Order: sequence, then C-alpha cells, then structure tokens
Amino acid sequence: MKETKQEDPSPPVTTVKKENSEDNGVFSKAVLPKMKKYDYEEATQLSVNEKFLKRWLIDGLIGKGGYGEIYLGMDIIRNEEVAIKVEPKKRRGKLAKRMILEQLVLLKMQGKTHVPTIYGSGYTEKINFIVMQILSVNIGDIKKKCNHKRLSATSVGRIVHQLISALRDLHDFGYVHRDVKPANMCFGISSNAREDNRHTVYLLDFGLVRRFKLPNGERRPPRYRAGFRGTTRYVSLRVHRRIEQSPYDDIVSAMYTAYELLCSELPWKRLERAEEVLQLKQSMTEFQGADSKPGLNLEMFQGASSVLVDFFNTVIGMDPEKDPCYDKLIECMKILYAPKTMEDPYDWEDQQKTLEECSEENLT
Ligand SMILES: Nc1ncnc2c1ncn2[C@@H]1O[C@H](COP(=O)(O)OP(=O)(O)OP(=O)(O)O)[C@@H](O)[C@H]1O
Repeated sequence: MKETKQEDPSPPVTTVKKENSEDNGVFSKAVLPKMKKYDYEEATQLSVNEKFLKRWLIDGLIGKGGYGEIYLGMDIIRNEEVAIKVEPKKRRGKLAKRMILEQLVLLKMQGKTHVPTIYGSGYTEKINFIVMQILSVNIGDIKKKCNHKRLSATSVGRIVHQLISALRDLHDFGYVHRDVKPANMCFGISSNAREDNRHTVYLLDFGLVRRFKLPNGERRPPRYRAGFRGTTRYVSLRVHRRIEQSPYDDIVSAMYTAYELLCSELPWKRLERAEEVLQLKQSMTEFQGADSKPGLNLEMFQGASSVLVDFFNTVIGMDPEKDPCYDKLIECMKILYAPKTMEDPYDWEDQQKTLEECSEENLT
C-alpha cells in the first residue's frame, strides 16, 4: 500500500543470558555486537571501518527503517559508542526533509528524559545524519523474541507509562509524533554508576512530526483533509478518515501499542487492506451495544486485564480537540504494574531469566 509505512522486517534479536548484574543483561553493552542485524552489504550509505567525518569509526549496521539506516559507531575522541542515523539527501529525485525535521525536533527536546542525546547532526554532499546516544533493542523486537510474543503486565505498564510521559513532553513543545509504535521505542543501555538508563524508554523516529500548535499556543486550524501519515496497524480511526492529527491520535497509537504488547497481537494484524483494518478498529471501539451507544466491544478483550479495558475506555472517552488526560492514563498504567516500581528489574533481568522464560509468567 503506497501511503502506508512499511513495517520493519527486522529478524529477532539474540538473547544473552544474564551472567552478572553489570555487564551481560539483555540491555548491556555486551549485547550490542549481536544487534548488528543486517549484513554489511545491506549498508548503503556508510561502510564498515570508514571513519565518518574523521571522528566516528563505523562498526556495523544496527537498524534499517523505511527511510534511514542506523549505524553503530565509535566516537574516537570520547571513546564512546554512538548510533548514527543516516538518510540519503535525495529521495526519488527530491530533497529529503524528514531528517532535517527530525534534527530540529530532537534538538529542541534535548534534556528531556525520553529523548536520546544528540552529539552531532548535519549533512554531507550525499546524506543527512544525526549522531546520537546508543540505545538497546527496540520494544517491537523484544516482544518478537518472547515465547508468547507478549510482555508481562508489569513490563507493559512501565513501558506505556513512559511512552505517555514522552508524548506529553513532545506535545508540550507543540508537535504530534504521528508514528507511535513498539519499533519506535528503545530502552537505554548504560549501567554505569554515573547514569543508569537501562529502565528508561526512549521515543524515536521524529521524522513524521507535525506542529499542531501556533506560536501563541492555540491549535493550528485543521486542514479539510489531511494526508495519511503513520503506520496502518497503529493509527487512529481519525487518521483512517484523513482527519488532521492531534495529540489524541498519538495516545490512540499508544493504546493499540499497549494492547499489542499485552495480548501478543492486534486483531487486524493479518489484514492487508486499510479499509478492512478500519472496519475492525471500528468494531473494537465504536461497537453498537444493546443500548445502541457506541463503545468497547468486550469480546475483543477476552482474557485481557480489566486495566486494559479501563485504559481503552479512558482514551476513547477523550475529546480529540482537547489536551489528553495524561495523568489519568498514567494512573491506569501504575495499576497495571503495581507493586513494581520503575527501579525494579524487568522480568528478563530477574534471576537470570531469558526473554523466552519471563514471558511465560506474570501474564495479564
Ligand atoms: N539511537 C539508537 N540506538 C540503537 N538503535 C537505534 C537507535 N535509533 C534507532 N535505532 C534502531 O533502528 C530502528 C530504526 O530507527 P528509526 O525508526 O529511527 O529509522 P527510520 O528509518 O526512521 O524508520 P521508519 O521505517 O520507522 O521510518 C529502530 O527501530 C531501532 O531498532
């Protein structure tokens, strides 16, 4: 489908059994070389062992999206690993603007907890690039690696709590993300005494952002018909209907993300046509019950946590033209992960468990 962003066809990451609390956990630096998921030949913009701009030694390709390639590099001045996101300057003969926008938003957001630190950005003759903090595996890949292809309630609650905080920060700056999904979230990696961000979720891929606020803080007037932006599986019904996106639509994508992480897949996962996806989404949240008021179709939540149902009801009850009730949504997630706290180990860090083992337990 032309307008639909392609899903990242990444193979699963390799799980490493934890051997000690400092170094060999799923999110440790030791795992990183195994995250080079692609053959070197697939790298089209930079080459392995190249010294990019005389400062970053390219070590391999760790991610590949629809538009960019993400390389693992070594900053030879600071002796520190970095991620370098690169996109060709020209795409189909036109100047690519995605990464320029992404740079701008990332720079504005520096210092915010859920945004990677930027060490450099710019362009060369052929490419636009961003050098940033290296992160761990993305949450879509973590989920794929789990036995039942789902995460425990305490993991999902903490991930989605952080996602909502990340979105609140972005919305406060006046932007909507428009591509919220598990593959656009990564855990941090550092476990040294100076900073421990292994439990911090980072939001990625700001290439589809759009300003929804005017400089005076008011909302921009919506276009009569907006183009499709996002990934079909996760976009709100309003996006299917080509309505201008607002913070509400990012929250709806966070809601579908929560469902997918908890229940292993969204009901429309195998549907190809956007029209069919739209219909199934409608039957999930615009279901005509006995009282003929549209609401949630509880049959699609069988076996799911009642907290997920509450979360959905809170989201679909929101007014898209108003600011989302972030605190209420976070409170919902806190119930999902209680009694754990953000500092507690995630399931896969507990007692030397692999991702496969930990997904067997603590299900919703
Ligand atoms: N700083 C980072 N550290 C480690 N891995 C990263 C980093 N940034 C991105 N990645 C990996 O690369 C993947 C693709 O990144 P990103 O979504 O930014 O690229 P993209 O080309 O914009 O992708 P898309 O197809 O969604 O447009 C992510 O899912 C993640 O696994």
